Amino acid sequence: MKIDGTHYRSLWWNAEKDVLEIIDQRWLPHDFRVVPVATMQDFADAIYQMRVRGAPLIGATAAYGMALAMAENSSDANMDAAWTFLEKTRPTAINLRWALDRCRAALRPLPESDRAAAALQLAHEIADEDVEINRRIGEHGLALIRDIAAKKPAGEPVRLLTHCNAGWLATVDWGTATSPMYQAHDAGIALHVWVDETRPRNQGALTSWELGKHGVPHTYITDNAGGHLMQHGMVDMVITGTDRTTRRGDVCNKIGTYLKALAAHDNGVPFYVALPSPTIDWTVSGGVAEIPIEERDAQEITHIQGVTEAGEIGTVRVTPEGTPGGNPAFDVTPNRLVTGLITERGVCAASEEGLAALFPDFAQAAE
Ligand SMILES: CSC[C@H]1O[C@H](OP(=O)(O)O)[C@H](O)[C@@H]1O
Repeated sequence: MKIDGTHYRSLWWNAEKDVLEIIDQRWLPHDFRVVPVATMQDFADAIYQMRVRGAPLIGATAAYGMALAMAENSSDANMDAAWTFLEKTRPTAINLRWALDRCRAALRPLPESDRAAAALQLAHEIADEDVEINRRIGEHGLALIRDIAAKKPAGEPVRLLTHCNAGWLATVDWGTATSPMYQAHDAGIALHVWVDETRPRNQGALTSWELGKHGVPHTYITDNAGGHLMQHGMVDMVITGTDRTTRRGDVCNKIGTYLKALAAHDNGVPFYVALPSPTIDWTVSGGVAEIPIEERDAQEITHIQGVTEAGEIGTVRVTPEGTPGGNPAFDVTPNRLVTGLITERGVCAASEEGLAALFPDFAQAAE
């Protein structure tokens, strides 16, 4: 999407330097830093430290990591070593394993001499596919927003609530939950987006940064305000992203999503999830029991990063010295709380039948 009139993706290949470059999201929204990802350790650090983050972007990054591995040593052994090294960086977003599996399946049959070029080409394809998938999700989500707008007095904004950042920064471009927002805004539909801060890493600040750069009206709120807003009729639709959705439509997403879904269900507010097909894990059904939830460093919850009045980015401790912290990074929303799944192939019910109807090819392959 555009930053002050200039189009950016969240990562890109610098052909002159023969290296992947990323926006280092650890410093946003206060500082826009582009950095190279030049070694396998750089790739692992970029994913684990959340320099790049968001399920689709993690997958695309891993594909470029496999391309580097093949350029260094295109043997089967190094392919497997790279798969293991990158796959262990973060456990929850299925796109990481999906991308690595796709790369390995495509590269294994090739002569070793062909693998480096093929791996880089495949990484480009995965990145480009993500952009198109998200654009289509936006089109299908736009139709839902347009339906809500049609029932409102002219000019009255459609009021959305979103959790975390499922924006273009969490993907290669467009975002998943934000793609319908951008397309509705560009279509002239009045919007207002309630943006959950999303403790502890405050990805809501990234969403606010994105929406601000695109001119989409929004308000940054505490994670605990959404239920109150819904009780007072101030939310027309909740839309979030996902890091892994099961074959029956259970949705794993940033911690706190489940609580938003409960509040939406209790107040009759539609709760939609933007779901690119690579984020569907066809091998699992019961999300709460089967999806591994990443436990991140306690310091992410005992401390917080921000910018001082002097413009310096710093971190402060918000708890007493030595307070233990608990930091599960995701939770699972059961499909019964999900109104619908917005995929690149259309909107479906959060059910095995709904997903199989849109993706018969994938559902059958997984059997
Ligand atoms: C479009 S997927 C975005 C998804 O990823 C985020 O997690 P993280 O920031 O930890 O990578 C969050 O769950 C978003 O909904």
